[in-house]
Amino acid sequence: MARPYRSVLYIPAANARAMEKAQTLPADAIIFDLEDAVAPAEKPAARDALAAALTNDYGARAKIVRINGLTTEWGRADAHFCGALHRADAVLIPKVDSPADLDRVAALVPDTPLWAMMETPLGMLNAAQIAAHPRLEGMVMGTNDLAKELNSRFRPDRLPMQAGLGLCLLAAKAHGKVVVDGVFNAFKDDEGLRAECEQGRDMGFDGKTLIHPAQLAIANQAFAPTEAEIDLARRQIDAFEAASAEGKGVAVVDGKIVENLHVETARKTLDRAKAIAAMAG
Ligand SMILES: CC(C)(COP(=O)(O)OP(=O)(O)OC[C@H]1O[C@@H](n2cnc3c(N)ncnc32)[C@H](O)[C@@H]1OP(=O)(O)O)[C@@H](O)C(=O)NCCC(=O)NCCSC(=O)C[C@H](O)C(=O)O
Ligand SMILES: [Mg+2]
Repeated sequence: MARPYRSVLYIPAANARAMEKAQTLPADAIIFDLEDAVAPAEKPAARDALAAALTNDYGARAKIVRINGLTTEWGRADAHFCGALHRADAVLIPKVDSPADLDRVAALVPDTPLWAMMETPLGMLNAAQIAAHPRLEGMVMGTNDLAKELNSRFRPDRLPMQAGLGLCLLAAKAHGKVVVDGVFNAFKDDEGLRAECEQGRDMGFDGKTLIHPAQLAIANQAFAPTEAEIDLARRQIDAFEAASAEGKGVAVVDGKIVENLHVETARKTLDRAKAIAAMAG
């Protein structure tokens, strides 16, 4: 049963109160951020606060630590910190341009799975090779940095992002990796967030990165199968099994054909619903 990543909440590692609060928040995963959410002067203290926070009980929530890039003055210390601590489920590397960026962190953090921030034009062009890296488990879209690099404008339909989102999505799916959509900055705009979550779900993302607890419920709902989808999945499986017993390769449900590929999707929907129920405990 694959772990769900509907809601992946960033928390600045300098914010001890927020890291404590996250133990009870309904997030599928937490990104403890040592990178952009932490001011330069606070970086060493944030690492210490994170070491303390990682002794907390986060239950089934995945614990992902975003380090600073190795080209910065903090990156190597962050990587050594993760390598020595062994308390994170994954290390998230920012601004990954190519698989070589993963190799460099892999050498410093030998035992922890790696995730990649996909947020540079080179990263988009090398997405397939990055996704193929044997240590990589997940990709996170960094749509703020990508917009900055592209000099693109923010639009509700995210048209300027579509090429990058699509390339990373294809790369992740081709190599069986988790892929999570970028953040929605206007954290008080529920309708805007809901629309962007729906778009990400329609595209095939596993979930959305978030910046505020108020965004969790919307993402959890958008990226979970609906009751109607679960009901349809059950009926498709039943109908196909009945058809198969009669030696047929095709069933019909609600006026639409059901073949073995649809049954595979239906089974994944049910597995996903089960995994989400298990998260809720
Ligand atoms: C955006 C914020 C600065 C807002 O903070 P604040 O004004 O303190 O919010 P509230 O007063 O509404 O907070 C209410 C309570 O919720 C807790 N809280 C707030 N944010 C979080 C959080 N992210 N996780 C857990 N808990 C949180 C507060 O502590 C309050 O709790 P209580 O004391 O019980 O009342 C702030 O939300 C924030 O800093 N968000 C995260 C910003 C961040 O991490 N940014 C970096 C990631 S985005 C990025 O870099 C994407 C990518 O790289 C790209 O390029 O796109
Ligand atoms: Mg970024």
